[in-house]
Amino acid sequence: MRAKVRILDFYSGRYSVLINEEDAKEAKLHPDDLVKLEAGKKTVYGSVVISNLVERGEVGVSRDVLELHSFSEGETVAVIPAGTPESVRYIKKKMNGSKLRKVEIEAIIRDIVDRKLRDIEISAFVTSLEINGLDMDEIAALTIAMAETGDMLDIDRKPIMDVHSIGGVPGNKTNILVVPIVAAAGLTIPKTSSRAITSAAGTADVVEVFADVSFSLDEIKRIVEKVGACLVWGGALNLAPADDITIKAERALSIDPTGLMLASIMSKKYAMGSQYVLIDIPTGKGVKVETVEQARALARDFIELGKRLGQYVEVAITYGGQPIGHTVGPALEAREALSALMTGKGPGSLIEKATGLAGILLEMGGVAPAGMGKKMAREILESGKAWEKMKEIIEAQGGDPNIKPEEIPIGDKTYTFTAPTSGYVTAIDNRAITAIARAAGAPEDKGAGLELYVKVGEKVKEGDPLFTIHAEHEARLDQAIVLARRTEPIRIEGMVLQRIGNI
Ligand SMILES: O=P(O)(O)OC[C@H]1O[C@H](OP(=O)(O)O)[C@H](O)[C@@H]1O
Ligand SMILES: O=c1cc[nH]c(=O)[nH]1
Repeated sequence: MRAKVRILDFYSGRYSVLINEEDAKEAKLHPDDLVKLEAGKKTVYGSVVISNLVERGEVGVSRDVLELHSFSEGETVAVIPAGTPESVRYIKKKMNGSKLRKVEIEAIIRDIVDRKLRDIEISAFVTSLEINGLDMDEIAALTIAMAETGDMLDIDRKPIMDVHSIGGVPGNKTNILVVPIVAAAGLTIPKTSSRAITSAAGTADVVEVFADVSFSLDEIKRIVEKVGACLVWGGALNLAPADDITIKAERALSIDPTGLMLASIMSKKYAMGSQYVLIDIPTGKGVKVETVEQARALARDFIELGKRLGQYVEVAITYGGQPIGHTVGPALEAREALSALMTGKGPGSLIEKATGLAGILLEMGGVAPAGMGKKMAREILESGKAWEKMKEIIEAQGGDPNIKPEEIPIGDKTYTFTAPTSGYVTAIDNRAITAIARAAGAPEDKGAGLELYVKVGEKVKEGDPLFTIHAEHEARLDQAIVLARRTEPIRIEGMVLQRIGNI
């Protein structure tokens, strides 16, 4: 049917197309059916909302649809039932545990990018990957499809380095230190990050506290050619556009299927033109990879996938058994990261991991002799060169280079938990820490999160502070306190673990 466009001022997080009840009856359209709007050669897919907010012969479009194509009020378009996309059949094939062919994977990714697949089908796809997985052929096809449906960056400063963590460990602000250290050594490192997937703050969420992270590819090209680095959000770019759509489904389910994670990460690295990529696999209890054996297998997958993409990949298996540093949550982590860059000092876990990863990149990039990278990275950090470079990056990304970490606002609704007995910290539960920080409002509330005062192995006396919850709203703080009481994220045990009576 043909209809006149009515622009309606609402965002629905979906591509909503309003159809008048009578028109819908005639066209046999039902709520959530897929329709395509054809205006000239442009085709946009949306899902039907039946409503008499629009008259007969009109079609209402939400603001989301306008992001896909700037329809003008009153424009005549063809509204055509689109039926079920072909790629839904391939999703069902994966549900049944079959191997997908390259063309089938390409069809799924193209339909995700063209918004022909709705949340329902995308969640089904992500879930089927979680359950049935992907082999290396499928992962390579998925990676290239994800990268090639988006734009690719062409930076002519070579060699191009990159670093990416598979994430999963709370407080993982490491790469905010790694990037300026590596760039200060004269290497080029165009870092893209996703927002939180399973954690309480993704690197993009943290950097956004003190600089913009949403840029176009041209802007990134300018930033990187000017300062040699960037710390931006991959989702804002049209880099591997399917990535941020599937990450939304992963976040909702708090899962990160291995095959999709490999493709998500490497598609972004491929799209940035990165030639030397270091992958960080935090390993330990309560993170995505629990054993070194699993980490080594995943490392081999990353290296193999890199080979197929023409990228040289190395992998660092890092300690992920407890949070990195002392802070969890966007603003708290921003404070800690910037203060470590400014002073060259900070929590051992953060400094050790950052100089370790940066050191490997300096060796991969040929600016440090084998085995000397970490020492060089530490010198760059302690000399203040990394901070100088970070200020350039912050300024280039629209932030204030004279920022003072302690002035970054954090949640002022706080509650501190203390040690119930004297003894030793025997475990810190990563998943509980993340859940408490998210209950407190992170990452949406930038100031929400946790400050940790102890690490595994440290001795505490009864009444010593263990951690403080920060929130921006009382209600959130209360929820986080209840969860903290129930989960007891920090376990204290005396040397006498148990007394078995003379029963
Ligand atoms: O921990 P979760 O949220 O599961 O994983 C997502 C995080 O891991 C990666 O970190 P980085 O950008 O390499 O520092 C992503 O970019 C994102 O920040
Ligand atoms: O960027 C990332 C990081 C972890 N997992 C993903 O899927 N993407």
